[in-house]
Amino acid sequence: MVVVEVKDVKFGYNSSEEILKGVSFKSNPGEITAVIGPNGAGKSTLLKIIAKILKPKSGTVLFDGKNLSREETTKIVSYLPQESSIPGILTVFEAVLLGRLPHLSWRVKREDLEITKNVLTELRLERYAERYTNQLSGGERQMVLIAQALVREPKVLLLDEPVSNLDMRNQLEILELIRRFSKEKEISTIVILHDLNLAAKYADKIVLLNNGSVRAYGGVKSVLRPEVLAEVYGVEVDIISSNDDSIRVFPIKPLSDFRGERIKVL
Ligand SMILES: Nc1ncnc2c1ncn2[C@@H]1O[C@H](COP(=O)(O)OP(=O)(O)OP(=O)(O)O)[C@@H](O)[C@H]1O
Repeated sequence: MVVVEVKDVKFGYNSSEEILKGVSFKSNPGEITAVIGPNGAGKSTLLKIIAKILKPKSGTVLFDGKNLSREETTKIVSYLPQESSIPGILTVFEAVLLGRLPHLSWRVKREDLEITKNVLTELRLERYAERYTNQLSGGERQMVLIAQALVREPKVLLLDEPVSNLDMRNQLEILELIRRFSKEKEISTIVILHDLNLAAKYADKIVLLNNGSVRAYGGVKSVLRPEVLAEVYGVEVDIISSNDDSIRVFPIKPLSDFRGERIKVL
């Protein structure tokens, strides 16, 4: 069980621009923390800092109160970047087994094979086990990457838009599985999602990032409010309560007086 604490993290890719302007939040074991926000808000940058791929200008990321080195972090963290690839020369089974790398010694143990088999079964990938990964669709390859992240049995799971190229059923199945894994194995999971309804359904906490700052952080209903989403995304939304006590976000129209950050179209 590892608590992740992001404390006042500031970062810029160059000295003149600040991409993250003092980001703080906490992710608890067994919980899913969704990071949401417009394009370019700094979500992927933040995840790379938590994974210790990038070094913050100031502030810290603590794992159970400790400032771990990159090497120590790799042992407990599984990080799935936005654009990942797998060598096509591996079969699905081999690629997923490779996810066990931090646990593997000079030989593969029975336990490594068992865990790999179990995860393949859970993700209904066993039918592809012998197939080469370059013979899969984009969505199937994404499932293999998620399987790789899970077989590591991490204490902290960092996922950058893990379901954005999956179909509706696979999106739900994967997020259900991630939720179950997180709860059963008490993993602190931080996941970037663009789909606010998936965030509403699966997150325990939401961090809403806007222009490098945390605009709102807390439970789903406290973050996903129409006035907050209008301010950050420049979109009028309806928030509907559903029978299962969760909420749904319905976009209505873009607001004409929106002055927020935009991707510049040349
Ligand atoms: N390697 C880099 N060098 C310079 N600037 C970068 C680099 N990577 C990202 N940026 C800039 O940093 C800002 C934040 O990017 P980041 O990828 O963290 O945003 P994001 O919230 O994940 O966006 P999206 O939702 O579009 O994936 C953007 O303005 C982007 O152009």
